[in-house]
Amino acid sequence: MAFEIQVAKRLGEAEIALDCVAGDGLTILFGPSGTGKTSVLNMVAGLLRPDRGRISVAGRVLFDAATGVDVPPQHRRAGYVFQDPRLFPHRRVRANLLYGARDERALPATVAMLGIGHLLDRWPRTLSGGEARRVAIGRALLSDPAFLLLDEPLSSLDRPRRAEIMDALLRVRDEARLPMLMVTHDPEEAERLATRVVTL
Ligand SMILES: Nc1ncnc2c1ncn2[C@@H]1O[C@H](COP(=O)(O)OP(=O)(O)OP(=O)(O)O)[C@@H](O)[C@H]1O
Repeated sequence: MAFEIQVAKRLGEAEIALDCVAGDGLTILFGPSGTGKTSVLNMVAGLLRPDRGRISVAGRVLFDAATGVDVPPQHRRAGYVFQDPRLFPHRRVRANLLYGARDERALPATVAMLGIGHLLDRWPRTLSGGEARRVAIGRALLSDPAFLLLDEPLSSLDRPRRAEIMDALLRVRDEARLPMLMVTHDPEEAERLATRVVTL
């Protein structure tokens, strides 16, 4: 199974709980604001420790409260695309993409898949929201991740930009063949992209 996630976590007043199993492809974590979708991504990434439970991705146990397994985030091999692109402002697009890249020879194929070849010499501040998102997705892919986590990669973009990113995500889903766990609260996105929808 790509994702096996059984977690519970109390955060202030909120009790976040998820128990799900999902196969390959793109799994959408769907649900209203405040139900804990971002927190679940953070738990899978190793940035937030569950109170109880177990997380396994692509057959590798990343967290297990019962046996004390808690793989540190830098060893989980997660490609995390945050809600804001978080590009390094003082590095051009090419240097952003290659930051943390395992193999620079993968750059041309990734750039082609995301349609960002014309942006390589630009500074992040000159990019549109959709362009910056695609660069952030490229940077995550180039780190040679075992799986991808995407937090609302389509939020606050206009329709044409959303369509661009959706196409890019579909290509990543079908070409890179990495397990993907993506948060959204938009039913249309979930419908179009998901191999499997998990509702929180
Ligand atoms: N450090 C914290 N202390 C207290 N409560 C927290 C903390 N972090 C998150 N929460 C609460 O936990 C709940 C889940 O937050 P989370 O950001 O994971 O939800 P979400 O489903 O991703 O929401 P959204 O769709 O609005 O981004 C929310 O009710 C939030 O207020």
